[in-house]
Amino acid sequence: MTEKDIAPIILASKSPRRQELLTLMNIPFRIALKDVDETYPEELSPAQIAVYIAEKKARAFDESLTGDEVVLTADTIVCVDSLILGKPEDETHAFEMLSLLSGRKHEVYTGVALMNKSGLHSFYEATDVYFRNLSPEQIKYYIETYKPLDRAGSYGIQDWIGLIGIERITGSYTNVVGLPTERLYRELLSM
Ligand SMILES: Cc1cn([C@H]2C[C@H](O)[C@@H](COP(=O)(O)OP(=O)(O)OP(=O)(O)O)O2)c(=O)[nH]c1=O
Repeated sequence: MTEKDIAPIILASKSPRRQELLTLMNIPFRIALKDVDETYPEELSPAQIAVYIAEKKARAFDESLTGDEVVLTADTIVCVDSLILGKPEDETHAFEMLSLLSGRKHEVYTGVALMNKSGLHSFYEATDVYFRNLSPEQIKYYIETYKPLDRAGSYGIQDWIGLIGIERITGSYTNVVGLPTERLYRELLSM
């Protein structure tokens, strides 16, 4: 099977990383954006939160789908000690998040929703990420230089901090960047 077997994709994401990953997958797509409230019920598990928000982003397109088009949405969250980290509010918050992640393991969940006229199909991937000890100076330098305020957990594994600060990961790398590409490819082919 090839990309020819994949339905036309509408990527409903403003994330440059998701756009870039889909481009690298050689899957044609167009972008459409809608504002979505990203709140979620307290009782959900981390994996359920990522899927819940991804589905909410997809459902915003309920009325506007035509033909065999598929809307693709995703949501990435970071979880440490059952604490959910989304995007930081400001640089102080980013400093707190990275200090919390320093020297330990955390999990990254990306929920993905695929919606066409026949319904909604969603899934998630989880990746364990191990940060080595980061000094307060390194964290400060990273935040001031790279301004990671649009990233869940206040870091990009693809940035400087990922290159010098991450010892290892277990699971999908692209899942941490924002889209679990290998799983996504399989799911799109099976639709
Ligand atoms: C952990 C991590 C997250 N991220 C990014 C991926 C997502 O863009 C962002 C998490 O926020 P999301 O709410 O998942 O996505 P978004 O608001 O950027 O885009 P949209 O809702 O329009 O699809 O953090 C990285 O780029 N690298 C990383 O290592």
